[in-house]
Amino acid sequence: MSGAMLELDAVRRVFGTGRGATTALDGVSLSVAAGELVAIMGPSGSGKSTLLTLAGGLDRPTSGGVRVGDADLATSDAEALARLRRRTVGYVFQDLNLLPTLTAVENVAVPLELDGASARAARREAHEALAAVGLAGLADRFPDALSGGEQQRTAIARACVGPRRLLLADEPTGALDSLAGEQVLAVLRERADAGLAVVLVTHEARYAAWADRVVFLRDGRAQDQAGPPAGPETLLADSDVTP
Ligand SMILES: Nc1ncnc2c1ncn2[C@@H]1O[C@H](COP(=O)(O)OP(=O)(O)OP(=O)(O)O)[C@@H](O)[C@H]1O
Repeated sequence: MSGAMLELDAVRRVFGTGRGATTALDGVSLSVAAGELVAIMGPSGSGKSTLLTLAGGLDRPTSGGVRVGDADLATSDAEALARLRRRTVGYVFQDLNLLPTLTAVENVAVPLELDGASARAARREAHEALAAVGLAGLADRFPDALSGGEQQRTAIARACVGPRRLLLADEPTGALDSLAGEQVLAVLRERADAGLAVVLVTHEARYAAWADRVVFLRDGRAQDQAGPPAGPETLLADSDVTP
């Protein structure tokens, strides 16, 4: 697909060798355009986190291609990969996203300052990013004075600042109740609508329902579903996850 922000082409990732080898991904192809929110679902061990780490340049495939924008990750050197992770790709995980000794706005400013922005410019942009996730009034709070959902929205703001174009979220709602989880999904949806390519790993069909598309992984292979998910029953029928 032309104009894809993320493109995986027949990606295989095998951990270990010989009889102890595990094939985590077995020929997965996936294309995510700017403005698109794609959910990745599948049973435990089906390769979801492996897919995200490859997409973010944190790991390399055993074979197959990974492209992020114009960058071919297979041929990028360590410095180019580091630059990609600093500028182009943002990550949000289930927890441990924020530095506890920094306020929300300081946390969001970190990647901008690491990338050479002045403290003043970084702070201004961090305030805008927090406002975009509905947290303008909480900028000066430390993480332990924020709810779990507010912490995750702060983490999303940090993952989106600067010139980032691809947002990778690995179970960002895992530790949240359903209301806070829905708010996190609303923010991810907005970020996609604002032009980012967003890949979300989730076990929960109700969160996948925010996506444009759901890709279901099983034993390292992808089943691509066209269009938005038909409903939780359809997704869970072929899965061993509990809702
Ligand atoms: N560094 C590693 N070394 C060896 N095997 C690994 C490594 N990382 C992942 N695996 C294996 O690859 C397979 C896919 O793992 P992965 O973490 O991608 O699954 P997942 O779908 O994210 O699972 P979960 O939903 O439980 O987080 C599993 O069998 C796992 O044990």
